[in-house]
Amino acid sequence: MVTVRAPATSANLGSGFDVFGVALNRPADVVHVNKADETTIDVRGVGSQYIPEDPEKNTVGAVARALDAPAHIEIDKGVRPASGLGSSAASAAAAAVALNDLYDRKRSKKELVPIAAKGEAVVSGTAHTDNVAPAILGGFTIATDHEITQIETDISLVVCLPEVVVSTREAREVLPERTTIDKVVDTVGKAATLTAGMARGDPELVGQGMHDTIITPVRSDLIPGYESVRETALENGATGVTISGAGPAIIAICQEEQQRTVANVMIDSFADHGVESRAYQTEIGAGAQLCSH
Ligand SMILES: Nc1ncnc2c1ncn2[C@@H]1O[C@H](COP(=O)(O)OP(=O)(O)O)[C@@H](O)[C@H]1O
Ligand SMILES: N[C@@H](CCOP(=O)(O)O)C(=O)O
Repeated sequence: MVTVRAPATSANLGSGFDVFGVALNRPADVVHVNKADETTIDVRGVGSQYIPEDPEKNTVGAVARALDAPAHIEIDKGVRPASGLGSSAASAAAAAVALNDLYDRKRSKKELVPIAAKGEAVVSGTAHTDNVAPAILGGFTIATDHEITQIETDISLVVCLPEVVVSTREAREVLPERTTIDKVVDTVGKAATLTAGMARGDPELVGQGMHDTIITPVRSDLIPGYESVRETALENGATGVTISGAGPAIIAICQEEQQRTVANVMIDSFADHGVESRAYQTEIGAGAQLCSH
């Protein structure tokens, strides 16, 4: 049996829609694989009642097919589905690394990214790599059609996850079909600023680069209390706040000493809107880790 742990991820980071992503130190999925004549799947843990065990509908089934690696796959879910924390990607990433080892396919971690993205296509309709790239490689990643750039960085953050469900597929259906040159110029500037901040380990620059005028305004309507939660986090020490992935989680960049305050005010602000939530005080972390084989 091979066991792999893969982290939750936060994609987009405002200005980097479908390109930027960071691995979080926690939560995470753990996947166990054993060779079998055909792929079967067992899912347990958070939200497992909402996750299909049909290999045609679970992200790990697509990964097993892509690697020609039939297996019995057990998924211990630590990342809630429909959270905006790369739940589907965490399983796909862990399965890709685990099956690559189990069958000795000798793929590099970068080569496993598009394979894991085939799992994302099963659940959202698009093989976007901005979650599976950091889930496999760790750190901050810039994923384009031609290259994946990974930057190790030490940035503290808070992710606040409300008891609200937003599926990535639905959140992709509300995307605007066109935008303006001014918004493109603004987004390029913010994305460059965020990337410089990640390279320097500068939370102020990262925060400045998270503001987005194209995607976030249409998706924030799917998250009750979003504007209030964002404003109160900024007023209490966060340097930047935006939707995590397709939501409903909200990510706030802050100095480590302000994490507790930022987490508490975000929870309180959601509560003011009648929404229960929980907050992870964490930091950008490592990618998928082989636990045993
Ligand atoms: N292994 C898996 N883990 C989590 N969700 C999965 C998995 N396989 C399929 N799904 C489906 O994917 C959806 C969750 O994915 P998504 O909407 O992208 O959430 P997230 O934003 O957390 O990634 C759910 O509808 C779930 O049924
Ligand atoms: N770029 C994607 C990212 C989805 O992230 P998830 O954590 O919500 O799956 C998008 O915004 O659609």
